[in-house]
Amino acid sequence: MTALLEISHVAKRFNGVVALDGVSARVGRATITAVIGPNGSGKTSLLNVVTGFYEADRGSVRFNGTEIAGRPPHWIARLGLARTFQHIRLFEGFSVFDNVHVAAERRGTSHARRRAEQALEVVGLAAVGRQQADALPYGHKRRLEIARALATEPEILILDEPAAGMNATEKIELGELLFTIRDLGKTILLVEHDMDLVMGISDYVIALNFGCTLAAGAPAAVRQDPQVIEAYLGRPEAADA
Ligand SMILES: Nc1ncnc2c1ncn2[C@@H]1O[C@H](COP(=O)(O)OP(=O)(O)OP(=O)(O)O)[C@@H](O)[C@H]1O
Repeated sequence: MTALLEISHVAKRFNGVVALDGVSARVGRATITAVIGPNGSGKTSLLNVVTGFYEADRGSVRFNGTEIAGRPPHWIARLGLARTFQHIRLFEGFSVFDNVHVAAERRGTSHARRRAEQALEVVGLAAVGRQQADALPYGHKRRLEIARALATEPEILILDEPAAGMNATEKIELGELLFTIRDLGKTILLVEHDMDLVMGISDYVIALNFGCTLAAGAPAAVRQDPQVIEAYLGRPEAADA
């Protein structure tokens, strides 16, 4: 079966700095796929190319068979890709519900309220819809971001470091939420530094280094790959990430 997302030979540089050096990867439908790698290895750049925030210098990105490389973010989003960012981007002064409702309306105003309610239900925030977003605990703000993405009814959810700043309990709950979302038939592509989370939830792991794919496969295989261990997992600073 063809992959939902097919990334082929994608390269991107910034004034001589190579961010991506010919990355190829496939993301299967209704899977959780994680992109790992040391700082600066190109993980966020890859998400930015896929979602149209960066234009690749070369290479192709196909979503459901449609070429999306070089298209603007809103065009790509309309096809069914939704993303969250490394840093929380909420409308802090809005209620929890309104944050999601605004996102739901991007898909069209018809049934937007229902889409917003359903998204809040999935992430477990339906009971606090009237609260102001900035009053939420940190882990719930991160969930709210996921709800905003879900409210556009994407086929694929793209998450940039969703566990950043979370405590151990929040990370476990996030893992459970991502399983729930995958089991609803959605595809999840995430960049994440927390190796326990990545290895615990992913169906497939792609390891980058210096903008190249070092290894890709099942979590257990990638974790044992000597090149991955040397480039990333074996480094002392990665151990506390
Ligand atoms: N907009 C940009 N302008 C200039 N250089 C950039 C830009 N975006 C990324 N880069 C460079 O591309 C390389 C890859 O960066 P990227 O943010 O994709 O790595 P990363 O793996 O996501 O890192 P981290 O784990 O620290 O978030 C780095 O050298 C970075 O400085």
